[in-house]
Amino acid sequence: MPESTKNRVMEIRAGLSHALGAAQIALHRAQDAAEAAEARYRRVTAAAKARKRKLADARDGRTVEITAWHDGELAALVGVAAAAADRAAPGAAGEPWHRWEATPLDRPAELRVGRLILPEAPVPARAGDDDSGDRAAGAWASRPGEAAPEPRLDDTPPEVPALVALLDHGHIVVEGDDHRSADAVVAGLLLRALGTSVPGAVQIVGYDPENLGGGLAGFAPLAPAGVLAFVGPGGLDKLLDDLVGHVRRINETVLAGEYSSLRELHLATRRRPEPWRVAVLLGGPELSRHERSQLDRLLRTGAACGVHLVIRGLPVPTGPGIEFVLAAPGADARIQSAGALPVQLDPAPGPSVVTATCRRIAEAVAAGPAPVALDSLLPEAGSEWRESSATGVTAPLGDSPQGPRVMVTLSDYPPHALIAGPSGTGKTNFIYAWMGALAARYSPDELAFYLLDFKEGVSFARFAPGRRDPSWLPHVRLVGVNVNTDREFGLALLRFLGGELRRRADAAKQHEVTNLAELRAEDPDGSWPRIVAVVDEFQVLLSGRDAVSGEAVDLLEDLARRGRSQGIHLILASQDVSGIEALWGRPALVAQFSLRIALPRARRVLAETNAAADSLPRYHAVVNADSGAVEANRVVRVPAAGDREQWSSLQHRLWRRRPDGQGPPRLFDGDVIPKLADSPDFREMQATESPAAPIALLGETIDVESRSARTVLRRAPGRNLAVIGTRMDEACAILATAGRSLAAQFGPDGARFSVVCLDPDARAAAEALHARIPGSGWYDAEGLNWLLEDAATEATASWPADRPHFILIYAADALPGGKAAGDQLRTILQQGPERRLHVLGWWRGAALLRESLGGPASRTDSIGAWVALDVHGSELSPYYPGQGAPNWYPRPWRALHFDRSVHRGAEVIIPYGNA
Ligand SMILES: Nc1ncnc2c1ncn2[C@@H]1O[C@H](COP(=O)(O)OP(=O)(O)OP(=O)(O)O)[C@@H](O)[C@H]1O
Repeated sequence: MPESTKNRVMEIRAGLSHALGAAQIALHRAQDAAEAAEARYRRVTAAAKARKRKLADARDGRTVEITAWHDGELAALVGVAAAAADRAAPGAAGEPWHRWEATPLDRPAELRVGRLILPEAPVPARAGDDDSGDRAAGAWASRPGEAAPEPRLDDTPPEVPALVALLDHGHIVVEGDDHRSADAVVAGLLLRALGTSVPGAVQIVGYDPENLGGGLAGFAPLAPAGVLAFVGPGGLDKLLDDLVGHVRRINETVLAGEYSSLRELHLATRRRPEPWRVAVLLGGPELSRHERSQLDRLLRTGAACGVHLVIRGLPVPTGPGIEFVLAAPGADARIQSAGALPVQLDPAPGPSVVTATCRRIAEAVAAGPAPVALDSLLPEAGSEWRESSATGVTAPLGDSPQGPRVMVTLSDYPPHALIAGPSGTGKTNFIYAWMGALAARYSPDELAFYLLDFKEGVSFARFAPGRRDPSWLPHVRLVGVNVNTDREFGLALLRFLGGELRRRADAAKQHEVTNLAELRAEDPDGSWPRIVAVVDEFQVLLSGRDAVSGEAVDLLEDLARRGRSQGIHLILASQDVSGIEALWGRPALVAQFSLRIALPRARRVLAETNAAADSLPRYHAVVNADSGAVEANRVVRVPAAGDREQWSSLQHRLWRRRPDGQGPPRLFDGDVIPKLADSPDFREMQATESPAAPIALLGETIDVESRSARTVLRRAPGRNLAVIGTRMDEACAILATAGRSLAAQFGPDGARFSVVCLDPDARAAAEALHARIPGSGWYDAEGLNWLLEDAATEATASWPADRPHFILIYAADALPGGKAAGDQLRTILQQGPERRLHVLGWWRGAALLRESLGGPASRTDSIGAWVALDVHGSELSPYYPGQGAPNWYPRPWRALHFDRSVHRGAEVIIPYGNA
């Protein structure tokens, strides 16, 4: 083989071996790469698996978390909804029946009819429960991860009540065939509406033509109190008309364009002047066109005026403010406002709860509203006495049910007031409240009160100082209490006011003015307060056809007519229709009393057709400044002024501000026996050498000023005094008064006093007088002849005595000594006074006195003055010259005094007590 071939083979071999080596290297590399790739593949696969696992775990964890959060949210929402429902329907509006009780709220609430059936809400687990513990705790949080609230300790989820809005909101229509559930809804709604409002604030009227009210039978206890009324089967038409009428009236007069609804009015003023009127319409025949349109009107406009309908069995279209309740058993019930959520309706309230609640409401309504305090009528403390009475006196008397205060004025018009109210309806309280409101506004320089109460009792005595309270109302100048038998005191007041009227009229004439306002302007320094004279039970003064009532009516008429322009105002009050009737016969007089005030059930004080007082609630009054015309009625709720504490605090406040030197009012109490020592006339008496006209006081006159009745024993014929009657105590009291007052005017030995006692029963009294008059002589049956003889001589002497001699004889009719003694006494009576010898004797009968004077035909002019006790007027005619018999019906501790030298008619007096 050639070399070259060999070389070539060798080269090829070398080439091949090189190629083989390279291929092997490449193979190894490839194999390495394959291994590395495989390893990577395995790694990646493992990592992917691990990641998948992790993701699945994460997903599962998150799912658990989300589920827990959802459950929590749902449960929380249930809680929130339940709490919101609690707020919307607190107390009696939402409590379930087993623990229900009436709880009046200050504003209307939504009312529960059942409960909403919500999608299953999870049960929150208790702390410490198994693995769901954390989840459950988280479940009540509002967001995952936020702090969880305390878990609830009971495991029932809160119930969410199904609520409907009625009062101040709208109407409710109950639909569905399940009568039982529907009845339960209606009864429940009514009870809740009643139980959430103040008694009387919800009034129900029921129209139940099919069951004749049976559907509302449980509520019957409300009927007597006027809280529930039934309308008969044919009454729907009228009922709807009435309700529409209410809506119209409330719109016009209560809301009056100022508010759009009673609810708004209440929010703005906190007053609720009208009740809610809930009409329950339970089916019936098809509505007439008129009824339909009235019903539609009410559905549209009623709620704003507190007129609400609860309807069953009448077709009602949907509309704003109308809630529909589908009554059905189990979970098939619905309420429209809850959409598709099923509702489980509550059962009906138990009959005992219904009855008991209705009874309590009826009782509360019958008892009337809680009283308002007197303070509500007063200006703020410190701002009293700021008003001027120049043109009149004005004060609030209380709030009207509509809200604003009712102000009442006495002025030129209306000048006088007539108040009527049967006993116990608060007439006296009304007067107190009015006086309090006036007294707080006008100072005593602006206003003066004269008060007279003919009722038994001491109702006005609180204005005068008493044993318990020494203060007085500074405006009060006179208080007469227990004057029911002392009508003369009423007359005295009218006479006094008549005098004041003349004084004012004269002053007005002098200043050439015509009324008080002008007089005050012309005479700014004068004292011209308005005078308000209050006479409670004034009919007592006018009763009887005697001189007292005759004069009283004349005086009243004059005062009523002319008092208006002179600032003298009369307030006459009476509980008795006859009192008002006593005035009715005097139309001119009645016409002056244009301010009329009627308390509940007062009759005849308003105009004949005005029946407003018949339906007045307790503690209310109709105030009418136009003689009782219906249009002028204003109803007022009168505050309680009878409360002593409240009254005292006002009186003390005003009393501390009283003008300097202003003393207490004159208090005339007909039940109190006056004392001589308190008599201003007695206190003023002073001993003088020898008064020419000695005065014998006899008793207290029944008069506005405290005055003593007197007889003057001057040197003149007839100046003797006879006390006539069998009542020893009074007779002795009068003689003692006469003796003590006479003695008070003489110095020692200035006069001679002889005390003669011929009745052993009167001895103690006679001796007491003898002891009180130093130097007086004492005579009884034994020593008397000497005195008579001496005195008869004295009486016939031709010269007048140097000093007077007063012979006080107790039981002068028992004179011993027969005719001689009788003649001597007559001589003394007839001739003594001219020689300053006067007899003050007590005869135990008018006829006995006549005998002492010489028998039936004898003259009586030696008895110039007398005081009669239990002697009838007719027996006194011989001693009552030229005037027939005095009008006198004896009464305890009162006497009739007549002095022919000064009197036109006899006067009633009150003997001073023996003290
Ligand atoms: N507005 C009121 N608020 C609270 N209580 C009142 C009110 N008015 C009257 N009363 C109470 O009613 C009772 C009767 O009142 P008052 O004495 O004023 O009646 P009256 O009509 O004058 O009766 P009478 O003529 O029999 O005395 C009293 O106990 C009084 O406190």
